Amino acid sequence: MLDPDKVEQDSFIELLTRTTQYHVDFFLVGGSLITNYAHRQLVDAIRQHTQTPTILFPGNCLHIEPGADGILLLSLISGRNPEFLIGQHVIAAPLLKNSGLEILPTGYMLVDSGAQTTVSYISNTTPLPYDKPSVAACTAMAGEMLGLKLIYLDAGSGARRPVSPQMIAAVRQAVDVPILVGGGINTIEKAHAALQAGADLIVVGNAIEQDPDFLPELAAVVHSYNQAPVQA
Ligand SMILES: CC(C)=CCC/C(C)=C/CC/C(C)=C/CC/C(C)=C/COP(=O)(O)OP(=O)(O)O
Ligand SMILES: O=P(O)(O)OC[C@@H](O)CO
Ligand SMILES: [Mg+2]
Repeated sequence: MLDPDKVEQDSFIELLTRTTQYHVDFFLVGGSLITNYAHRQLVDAIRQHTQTPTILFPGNCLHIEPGADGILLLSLISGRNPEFLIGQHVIAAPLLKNSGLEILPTGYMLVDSGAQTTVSYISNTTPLPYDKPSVAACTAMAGEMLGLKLIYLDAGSGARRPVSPQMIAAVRQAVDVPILVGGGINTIEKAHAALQAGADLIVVGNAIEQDPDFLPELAAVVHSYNQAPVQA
């Protein structure tokens, strides 16, 4: 995950260039609260330095950049704030329809991580309880039955503890759609645990920003899960 507020730093371009050597499937671009609206610059920089698809990860309808490849059209189904369930979507609909962006309808589920995150504060919603996998499973099930094509379990950027493997496994059992998991994945062990429990994609932001050397280690873990199983 890349933060548009950081695009002007030299280290950022260096990081982008490094990603081409490793296994990065997508860049998610966004934030709950953006201060410099550099989405366009960021998307251009990604195109200039890599061939990796760019998917918008918007906090609201001001964060739409038609130059990206696609957008996670998040509906915040863990919360009960109509603005983030459907309100922003109504405002954005005509713009999105003509944008040429691939629309990825996503059931976005915030999970409690022990401290309030920017996204729960900004969205004015209560995250799912950390230790209630069955609540998460039913929420994901409802999202899938409503037609959402992806489920995103997010402990929030910089979360103290990531979504538990128990919750990921319960959601994996409950739905067939791909599951994204993010927030607080800052060690190889946590990446393994999420993938082992059934995450199809892991989203990592802070850990790579803080230590770009984490990228090759992480890439190796993801790659090991993407290998075809050995035939008996
Ligand atoms: C209809 C459109 C275009 C958008 C809908 C947008 C919705 C429903 C958003 C859900 C709520 C929300 C505020 C999501 C933002 C998620 C996100 C990009 C989080 C990234 O982390 P930050 O919260 O920015 O963390 P930091 O404080 O660490 O920067
Ligand atoms: O920055 P981190 O903690 O890796 O979180 C990434 C993303 O899941 C936040 O929405
Ligand atoms: Mg942010």
